[in-house]
Amino acid sequence: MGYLSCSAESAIATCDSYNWNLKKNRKNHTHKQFKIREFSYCDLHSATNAFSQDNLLGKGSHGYVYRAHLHQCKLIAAVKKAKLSEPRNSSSNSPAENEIEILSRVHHPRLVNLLGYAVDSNQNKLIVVEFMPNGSLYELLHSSSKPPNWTRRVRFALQIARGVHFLHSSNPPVIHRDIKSSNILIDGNFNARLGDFGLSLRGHVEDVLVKSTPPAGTLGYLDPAYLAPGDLSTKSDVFSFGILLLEIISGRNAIDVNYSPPSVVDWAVPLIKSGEYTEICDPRISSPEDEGVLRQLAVVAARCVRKTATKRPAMAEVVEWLKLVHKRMSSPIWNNIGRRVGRVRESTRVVKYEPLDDSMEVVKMSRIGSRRNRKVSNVASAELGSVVVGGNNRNEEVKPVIRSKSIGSLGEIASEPFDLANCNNLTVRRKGGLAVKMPTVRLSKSRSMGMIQSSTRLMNKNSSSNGIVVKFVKKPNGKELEESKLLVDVGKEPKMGE
Ligand SMILES: Nc1ncnc2c1ncn2[C@@H]1O[C@H](COP(=O)(O)OP(=O)(O)OP(=O)(O)O)[C@@H](O)[C@H]1O
Repeated sequence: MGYLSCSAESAIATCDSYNWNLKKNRKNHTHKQFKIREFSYCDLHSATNAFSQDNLLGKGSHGYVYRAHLHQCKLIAAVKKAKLSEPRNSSSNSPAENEIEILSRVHHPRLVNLLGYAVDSNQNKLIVVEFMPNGSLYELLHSSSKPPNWTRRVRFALQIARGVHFLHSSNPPVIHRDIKSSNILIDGNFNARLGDFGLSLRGHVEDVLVKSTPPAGTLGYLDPAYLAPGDLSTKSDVFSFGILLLEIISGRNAIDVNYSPPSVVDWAVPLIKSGEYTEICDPRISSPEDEGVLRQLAVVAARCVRKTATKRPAMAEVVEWLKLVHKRMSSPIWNNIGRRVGRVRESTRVVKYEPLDDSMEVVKMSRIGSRRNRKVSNVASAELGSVVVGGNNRNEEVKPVIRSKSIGSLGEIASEPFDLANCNNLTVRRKGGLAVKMPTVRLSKSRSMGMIQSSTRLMNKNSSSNGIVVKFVKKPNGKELEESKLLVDVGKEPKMGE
């Protein structure tokens, strides 16, 4: 492994931790040599009060995370400890070893950086990373009583995009493979950082390691085009980032049976394509004053989740677009101009019709996914296959939402097919108090959310040569309802400068 070692003090001093005021070191961080430290297991044992429950920050699929008070409490760090039951496979790296291997080579303010590691008596590695005192983006979006406002959401989106772009532009590139809201942690300055590199791969796509590592990721965020090792590229991260962006915009989970359709892509993309941006907006906060912000964010997200990997943008483009959205959001002058232009556009309906492409085939005209009928039930609690019902890890009120867990390999995925048709009955309550039988979706690990087919599909019979989209939807009486509608082609550059 390529760890750098050094004396304890210098190692700590070069790390941008929660406690240490090292702002002067922040510039040129990407080029700076950073060092990590080997801690003794005993130090970590006492710093976490023998890995006590009081210091437990959270649980992941691979282990537990503890708060550690190091150096007479001058440094607070987070220590990741693998589950004891986790089998050791000597031929390949454990997630902890993989994370140490990768994080010892990259360092960036938008990442949860490595401080060091320790080895226990069974030769298992413990990871010591920067402590993130404000929890995860998952908790902020889904369990917080004060959901983040638009300024904060756009800022988070841009910060995460920057972190992912940094990884992709490293040499060799790092593909994270597990971008999701629970892996975005919030630091002491309320900045978003990308963490959990247990599944990450460092290398070029043609490298043996990359070519021989089975697909992995988290259901709901996993790229549907990533079915075999050879399919992996940075565009798989772009897909997961797109899902995360939809989650940031809508405040809903990547897969959520309280919505119809449960997959955020099947639900949001048709609405984005038909220009119904406010329908995907988180109902707990009012839509942004400048609707252009929402439109631009939504279009970027829709482009990232395109089915064909090569048609997705690179993270460099995503960063540029999000910078413009952020600028628009934070500059009142820009904002006003944007709003005025928006009003003119609205009244004159200047529209560029674009021909349909492959990404348009799931467009639906029915309003199944709209906010109006999106809450179909209040599911008190449910366990969907191996996808665990979430709650946060900080003893706050537990919210009955479905929480996605990382999955390790395609073998594992393929053994449990995802099948919406495979339903049991579950009694749920509607608002009016009437108990109704709802199907329990046996959500298992075979297919990512991007591959879940929505229950009804638009019969997209025709897109005429002039590009005006004519869509046919079956009415209940079997007749076809023809409707032509304004669509946004997510395959085109979003017009960020408008
Ligand atoms: N550096 C950190 N600082 C503070 N809390 C952390 C830190 N790292 C992780 N946590 C907390 O511990 C929880 C578990 O993290 P972990 O990365 O092990 O798993 P996960 O990402 O939630 O799930 P999975 O292992 O399935 O990806 C996180 O959700 C977060 O609340």
